[in-house]
Amino acid sequence: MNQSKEQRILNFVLQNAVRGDPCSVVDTIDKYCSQKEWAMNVGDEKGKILDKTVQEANPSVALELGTYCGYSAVRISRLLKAGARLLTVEFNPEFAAIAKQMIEFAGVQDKVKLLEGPSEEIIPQLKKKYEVDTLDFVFLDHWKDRYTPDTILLQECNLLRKGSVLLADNIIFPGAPDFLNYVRKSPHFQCTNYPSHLEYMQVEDAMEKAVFLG
Ligand SMILES: O=c1[nH]cnc2c(O)c(F)c(-c3ccc(F)cc3)c(-c3ccc(F)cc3)c12
Ligand SMILES: [Mg+2]
Repeated sequence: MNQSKEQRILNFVLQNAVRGDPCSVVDTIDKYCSQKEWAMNVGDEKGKILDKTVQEANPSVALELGTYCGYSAVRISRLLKAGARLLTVEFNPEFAAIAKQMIEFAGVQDKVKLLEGPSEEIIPQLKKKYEVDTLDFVFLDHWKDRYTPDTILLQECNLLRKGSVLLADNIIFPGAPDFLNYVRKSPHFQCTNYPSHLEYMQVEDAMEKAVFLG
């Protein structure tokens, strides 16, 4: 049975990165995906925007929607302070299995909890089942049509507090126009746009930061 692209990415990391070194895992995935096979990791250019936003928020509890191979889970968790944690949600079981191994190889498994299932099912469980009070940071990088309903669901579940930071990938390509409309028109969010490029390509993309105002 021939391997998936995601399995090839993981194998390349296992053979070329340094176990327990998150930076080397991130760099090795970027090397593979820029030189061998494109894949939908947030990448290094948008990754630097993600880094700055995470460092500014300095979250105790962060949520990622869309784990994929674990690239941004490793990228985010390497910046978390002692005791802080990242919950990352992936509905595709093949991707989740790859990400679990990626997270363990990077040595960040104590900071990251991988939750397998659809975001619309997991978000309402965060308080009771995963002992979350409120979320300090949310990275939206799953399916563009879920950005808006999940942002509404986070509010309905009382998971956002004044100052909670949402950061959304792929605002231009493939685009999330309804999400942009929603957060930019809402009096409950203060928005900032970060122009960038599609991972590993010279195609325009952008990220949008939306800070919840309460
Ligand atoms: O789905 C995604 N989730 C998160 N991040 C993504 C991302 O960062 C991307 F760059 C793409 C992308 C964009 C352009 C392209 F040509 C292929 C894939 C996708 C995506 C879009 C449409 C699909 F049918 C499949 C994947 C995603
Ligand atoms: Mg993306």
